[in-house]
Amino acid sequence: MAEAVETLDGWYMLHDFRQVDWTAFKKASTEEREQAISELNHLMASWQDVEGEKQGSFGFYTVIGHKADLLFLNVRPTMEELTELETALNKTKMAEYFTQPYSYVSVVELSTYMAQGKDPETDPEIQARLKPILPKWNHVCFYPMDKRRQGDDNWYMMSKEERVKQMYQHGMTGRKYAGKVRQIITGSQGLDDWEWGVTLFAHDTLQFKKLIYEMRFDEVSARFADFGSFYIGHRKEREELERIMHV
Ligand code: VOV
Repeated sequence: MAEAVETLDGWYMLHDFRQVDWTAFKKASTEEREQAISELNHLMASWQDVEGEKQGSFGFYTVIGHKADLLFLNVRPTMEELTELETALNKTKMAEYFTQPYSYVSVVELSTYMAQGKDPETDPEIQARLKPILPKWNHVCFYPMDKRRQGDDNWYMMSKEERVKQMYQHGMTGRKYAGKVRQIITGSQGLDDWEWGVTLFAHDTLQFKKLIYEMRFDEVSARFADFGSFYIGHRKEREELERIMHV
């Protein structure tokens, strides 16, 4: 009989994608634009303060392609905090020029397939992974995914031993990218439309392609993974907001 593997769950994560209505923003007066930028800047500064106090984390990215222009990535101990900060963003002047083409809600998850008998409550490495400070690496890649439930390719009907074997192989492929790609896996069963969110960080965007391509050949991805849309962003400092929004 298949059995669920225990998960360790940490901080919650909101991927908040926004698109800018440049036409409307260009029509705004200089004062209105300055006010909108300064207000958003203050809000982002408050999110950075939360990271400084180790009560969450924040990343700001510009997004390439038609799917979005900006990504506000926030991590917090509770989902309520994420709802509140999303509302705070919606109330800003800048939000009058934003639409929200996509968002994703999930919680940082470590599965215990590779459990090493450590106490998750006290082990500093596990605690740091459950309550992550987002890496200050140049690029981010986000996509949601499911594990397939179709005919013979049903992840949820497989024995735990077989799943451990496949996850081990997955981990070995991932480890080849140490120093090049960092991953935060978030669980979203019951929280959003897919089962997991995959958030990757890299210094070089090409490493996303290399890792994801290589993983496609691991049985767990080849047989069992279904993917949603992919989003690629570039990390920006808060101080760059003015330049990014300059019209
Ligand atoms: C940077 C690379 C990297 C590394 C080192 C890595 C390692 C590991 C380990 C050791 C473990 C298991 C323990 C844990 O920590 O949970 C996982 C777990 C997981 N992964 Fe992973 N993964 C990576 C990267 C990585 C990628 C690129 C993907 C997307 C798959 C693809 O084909 O596009 C992915 C997915 C997942 C998922 C969905 C889970 C949870 C599966 C479940 O059924 O519970 N992952 N992952």
